[in-house]
Amino acid sequence: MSSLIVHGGAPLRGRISPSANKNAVLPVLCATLLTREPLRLHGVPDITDVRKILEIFQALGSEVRLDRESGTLDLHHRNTGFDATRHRLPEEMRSSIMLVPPLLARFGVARLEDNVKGCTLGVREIDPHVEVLRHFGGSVERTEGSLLVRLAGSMRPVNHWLDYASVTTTENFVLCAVAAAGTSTLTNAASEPHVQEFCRFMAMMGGRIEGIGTSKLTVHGGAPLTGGEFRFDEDFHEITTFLALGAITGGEVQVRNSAPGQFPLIDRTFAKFGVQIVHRDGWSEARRSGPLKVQVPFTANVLTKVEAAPWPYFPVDLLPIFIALGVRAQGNAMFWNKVYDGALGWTGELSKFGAHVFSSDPHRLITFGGGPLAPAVVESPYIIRVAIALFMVAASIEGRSEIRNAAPIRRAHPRFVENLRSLGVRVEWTQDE
Ligand SMILES: CC(=O)N[C@H]1[C@@H](OP(=O)(O)OP(=O)(O)OC[C@H]2O[C@@H](n3ccc(=O)[nH]c3=O)[C@H](O)[C@@H]2O)O[C@H](CO)[C@@H](O)[C@@H]1O
Ligand SMILES: C=C(OP(=O)(O)O)C(=O)O
Repeated sequence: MSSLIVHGGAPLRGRISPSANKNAVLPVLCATLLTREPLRLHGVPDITDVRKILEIFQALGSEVRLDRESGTLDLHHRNTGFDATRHRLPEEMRSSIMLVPPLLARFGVARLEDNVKGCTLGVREIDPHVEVLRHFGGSVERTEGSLLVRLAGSMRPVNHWLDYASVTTTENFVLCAVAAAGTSTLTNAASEPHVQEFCRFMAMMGGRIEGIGTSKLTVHGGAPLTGGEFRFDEDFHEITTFLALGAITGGEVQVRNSAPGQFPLIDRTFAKFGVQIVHRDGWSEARRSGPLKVQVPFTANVLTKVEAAPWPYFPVDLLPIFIALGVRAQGNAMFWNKVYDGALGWTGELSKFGAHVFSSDPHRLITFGGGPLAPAVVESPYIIRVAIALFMVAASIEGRSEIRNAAPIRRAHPRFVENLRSLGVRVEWTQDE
């Protein structure tokens, strides 16, 4: 188990250049299997999920060359083969599920391990994926510990309406639709910035997609996909994380941000805790005058609330980051996770710091913030953003704290500790037995 040891209490100061968004990079990597031509990707982060995907590509015989320093990745899937009895898709990461359509389109078969659940946020449904795969002509059967998916012939175009705007199901739909000759449509599509970025990559490879960024996607499929070059955008999760770290420690952190247009709701959410975000000349900064304080609503008898749901709502993966601000801010706030039913179980750990939180049901949490907190040893579940939230609270408290099982951070944030040190944090990884 890897733990983070932090000596907190110092305000963070400095500048951060954010990395790419794991949830854009991973579907893009999966999509590369659809072309036999060479590809060059820029800004690929050195994170554990990326390593796992590149390892499977190498096992399949693809040519993979990553310069970890610059983040330039050369990929060529020309001598690639897949054997469903031998090859295992990476486990403990949700994105493996997006390897299925390219494997189906190329080899007519894919095997999906049961443990592709990713963060332990509650149920991670696979039925919407199964529906999409079947709709496009695949057959799905349960085998010991995995699902075996087969495709006889080619994918056929479909019109599909999702039960809910699922990120990876939308991406899987697009992966199937570009391979299916003809026009397919998806209603109730997800539109997160990473979904949009993934669609732009598909367009770069020659996929014809209309409606990117909306809840209805139209894909004209069947044309062969080409190679090419693509540069990843900055990760809005990482930008928000470092802005929040600046705010919670009362420091001055500037984060490069080329897409402030994605931030109005995130900015308003910061403002609910007394933090102003200033975007200027390609950089963003969190400012606060005085202590963190929950804004009091004009409506009588309601709590200030943060409601997380599919984009363009407040992004659900950022909720823990703002719960950390909530426990430090004077006043009471409600956090409402409208997506996952098991994503708030960790919040009991906050009481080890002396924080007062109340979970009113599996989806809602109230913070009674602003009280004195003490350093603590806490344990993170297998949830990337929760390890970060616990770290944020620890970094804001004077003294030595330990975040046990913080390794999930490495799934999404390269050089996390190095970045923190550059901002003046005393922090290190430990490797326990
Ligand atoms: C690799 C990747 O991109 N992972 C992200 C992706 O996961 P993923 O694509 O797995 O998440 P989904 O969008 O499918 O939603 C996750 C779960 O939430 C529930 N649900 C979701 C929306 C809804 O309107 N109703 C509903 O019930 C379902 O149980 C579903 O299984 O999107 C999630 C939601 O933004 C993020 O947390 C994950 O970081
Ligand atoms: C929940 C996340 O990822 P995954 O879906 O891969 O578990 C996340 O990125 O916060």
